[in-house]
Amino acid sequence: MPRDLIVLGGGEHARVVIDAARSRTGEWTEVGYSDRQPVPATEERLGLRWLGQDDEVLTKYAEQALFVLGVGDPRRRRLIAERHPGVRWANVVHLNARVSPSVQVGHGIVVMAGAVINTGASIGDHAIVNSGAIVEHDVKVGTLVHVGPAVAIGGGALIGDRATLGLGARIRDHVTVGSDAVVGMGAVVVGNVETGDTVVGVPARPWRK
Ligand SMILES: CC(=O)SCCNC(=O)CCNC(=O)[C@H](O)C(C)(C)COP(=O)(O)OP(=O)(O)OC[C@H]1O[C@@H](n2cnc3c(N)ncnc32)[C@H](O)[C@@H]1OP(=O)(O)O
Repeated sequence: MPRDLIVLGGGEHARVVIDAARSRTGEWTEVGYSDRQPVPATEERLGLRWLGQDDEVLTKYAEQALFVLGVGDPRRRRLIAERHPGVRWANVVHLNARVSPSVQVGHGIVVMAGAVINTGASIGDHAIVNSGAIVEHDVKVGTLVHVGPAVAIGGGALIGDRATLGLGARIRDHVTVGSDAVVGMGAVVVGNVETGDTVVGVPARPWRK
């Protein structure tokens, strides 16, 4: 029986979330998306209906639908998730992602096409595992983490809450990336990354403007 799905946010990230949901024929009935105003690209390309602003939509459809964050901006993602703790969140996993049955998942996660999440890993609430990313065995991904497209995380690594791993970054097995850290595109992380630090390069080093 398909369940009703509403995407909070209607921009570019939301469109990829919607694609992932649509890959699972029969799992979801799309109700629409919320945003400050209608997003023409989303309506025209995907034919999805604008329902109103986040707060009114969350209230109106609380009993009927499951929700998922379709917002890419990390601060806004956190704000929405923390402001609405009682929401019934959906997990949206693209049909062409490979998620081991032993993976522990929180709520509100999205896993895009081509991602692989191996045995013993865990994925925190509202985390994004983006297209083609590899999360190896026993990795712990915290809440609201963004594992960017084509990132590879080696076995047993810990990724702290709200960390962002940029496009194609490589994270050595068993290292810790601290909460709120940012790993730049293409970085190769060979040791622990401090909480809140930004690192770039090969090997990755703290980045200062
Ligand atoms: C589906 C999707 O598309 S998901 C989108 C995923 N997006 C990403 O992965 C982007 C991740 N972001 C990055 O890697 C960023 O470049 C950051 C966070 C490291 C820095 O961002 P900004 O502060 O905007 O840096 P900015 O682009 O102004 O560049 C500043 C300098 O750093 C350099 N730089 C920027 N990013 C990197 C990087 N990843 N590695 C090495 N050097 C870098 C630039 O060349 C520039 O050098 P210069 O001053 O000598 O010219």
